[in-house]
Amino acid sequence: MALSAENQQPPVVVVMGVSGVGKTTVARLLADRLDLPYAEADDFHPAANIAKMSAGTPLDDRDRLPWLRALGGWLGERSAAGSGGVVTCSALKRRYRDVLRAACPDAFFLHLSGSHDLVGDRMAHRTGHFMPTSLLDSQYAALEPLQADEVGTVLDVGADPETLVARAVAALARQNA
Ligand SMILES: Nc1ncnc2c1ncn2[C@@H]1O[C@H](COP(=O)(O)OP(=O)(O)OP(=O)(O)O)[C@@H](O)[C@H]1O
Ligand SMILES: O=C(O)[C@H](O)[C@@H](O)[C@H](O)[C@H](O)CO
Repeated sequence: MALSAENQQPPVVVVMGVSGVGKTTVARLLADRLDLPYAEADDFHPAANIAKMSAGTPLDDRDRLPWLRALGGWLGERSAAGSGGVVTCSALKRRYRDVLRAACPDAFFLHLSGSHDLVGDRMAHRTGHFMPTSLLDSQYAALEPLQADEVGTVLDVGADPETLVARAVAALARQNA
């Protein structure tokens, strides 16, 4: 594990933000850099949720609750095992993050943030993904930024992925200092 200090638990990181902001890109690189287990939140959605989004309808709180609980389970297991881990999860609202923290109190939230224009442009050029760009408005409407008492940090996705990962590693090191 690259995060040096001995006797320190590897971090459990939730890479959050709106659809298309770069969660998968950054989370994979970060997990690789820190040699941590990785999971993709879309793999935890019930098929009905994927079908709903694919058809252009945003998920609501009820749709997201079982998915958040399943993700919380993954995080809590990684934390209990002491292995650490990195998971992508939009985690748009404070109360969604509360569900994840209830299962894994030491979760660190890495909020990837970018303008609607930038993210919309990246989504428009992405291929082979189920999420329609038309749902981006609803993602920003639901988004509640991290509050002062939430453990985590915000990174602007104007930078390239390698730079973002370096900044994430530095933020985690500061958190553990
Ligand atoms: N920092 C970056 N700079 C430039 N392009 C990026 C960056 N991060 C991601 N991208 C590109 O933007 C697109 C969306 O990225 P990605 O699929 O990782 O986002 P996501 O947040 O995981 O999306 P979703 O939540 O919809 O699965 C991809 O085509 C990816 O290659
Ligand atoms: O909470 C949500 O609305 C969903 O998790 C979405 O964010 C997508 O699944 C993801 O971003 C893939 O495009």
